[in-house]
Order: sequence, then C-alpha cells, then structure tokens
Amino acid sequence: MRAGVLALQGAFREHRRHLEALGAEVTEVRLPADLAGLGALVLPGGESTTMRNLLTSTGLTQPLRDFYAGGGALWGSCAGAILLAREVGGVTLEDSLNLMDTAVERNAYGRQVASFEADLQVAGLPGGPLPVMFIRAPRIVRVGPAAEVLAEHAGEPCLVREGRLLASTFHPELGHDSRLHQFFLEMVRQKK
Ligand SMILES: NC(=O)CC[C@H](N)C(=O)O
Repeated sequence: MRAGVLALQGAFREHRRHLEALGAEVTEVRLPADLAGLGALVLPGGESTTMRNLLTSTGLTQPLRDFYAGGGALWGSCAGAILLAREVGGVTLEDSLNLMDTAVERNAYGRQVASFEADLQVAGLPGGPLPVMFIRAPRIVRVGPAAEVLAEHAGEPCLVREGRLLASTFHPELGHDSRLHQFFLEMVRQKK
C-alpha cells in the first residue's frame, strides 16, 4: 500500500513514521506530481492558514480535490481536519479543500496553554482507550448525515468518518500508539 503525507508544514514526519512502522510505503507530497500512484493521504496537524497558503502556491488545492474525486482516501488531523471541512468559523474558505460535510471552529479550546492530553474511547478500535493530544485544537460543531462519529471528547465529536474521509481534531501521531493509523490503512483497503 502506498500512502502519502502532505509535507508542506506541520507534523508530517511523525505520521510518516507510524505509517512506515505499519508496513506502508510513504511518499511526502509537496507538489501535484507527488500524488501519482497514491491511494491514501494524511493531512497533518500544523497551522491551517499557512497550509492553505502553501496549497495555493504549490498548486495542490485542485489536485487534492481531484485525488478524492478519483477514489483517494484522506485523513486530516487537527489543521488537516480544518482543511477538509466545508465550513470554518461559519464560512466557506474558497482556498480550502471543502471535501467533508462538517463545520469546524478553529482554536476552540483556547490558546497553546489550553492544549491537553486525553484517552479516547474509539468505536471499533481494539485494545482500549487511545492516548492523544489536543493542541490548539478545533471543534467539530456540525457533522453531515453521512458522518459516523467514532469518538467524542466531553460529549463533542472529535473523530469523524464520512466514507473515504477521516477527520480527527487531535494528534494521534505524537505518541507511540499506531492503532489509528492502522485503522486508516484498513479503511483504505476496505474501499478497494
Ligand atoms: N495542532 C494543530 O494542528 C492546530 C491547528 C491550528 N490551530 C489551526 O487553526 O490551523
């Protein structure tokens, strides 16, 4: 299985390490041509405004939408989940990917100091709670009818699947637990 990580900014190396530990071949995506031959792509956490600017300057915005339309699977974590959402802070950001029927609010738990760790119960994930970090995390304030909420934090969705799209408002890649990466790779295999 060949998977990509969007490598413009943010925690892409950590995602790469988890995917490789699970036996995936990983391509770092910086230009449209890097998407060739990929079936799945992780959009890492980082800073979504910077990422949107870099998507525009690298010409990746439309190729990423085409990648999804052509059958590719995407997982956005934190800033990546913001890039996937159709609505950010109540508006549609024209230069974002706008692929997932979700509305998000950025930095919704406060500033950097309000970052926290949590152990999440994830539906269908064997092996007990998943340790994750929320870092200047967004909140998912609306999910569409096709969404499956796989985990909640304090009663709000924080891990949502919609077909070939997965969005997590937290970072699962900063620790040693690769189960959510495994889940994503399984999700990609099943769609085939
Ligand atoms: N850890 C993160 O990815 C934070 C996301 C960041 N607050 C943003 O809005 O882009």
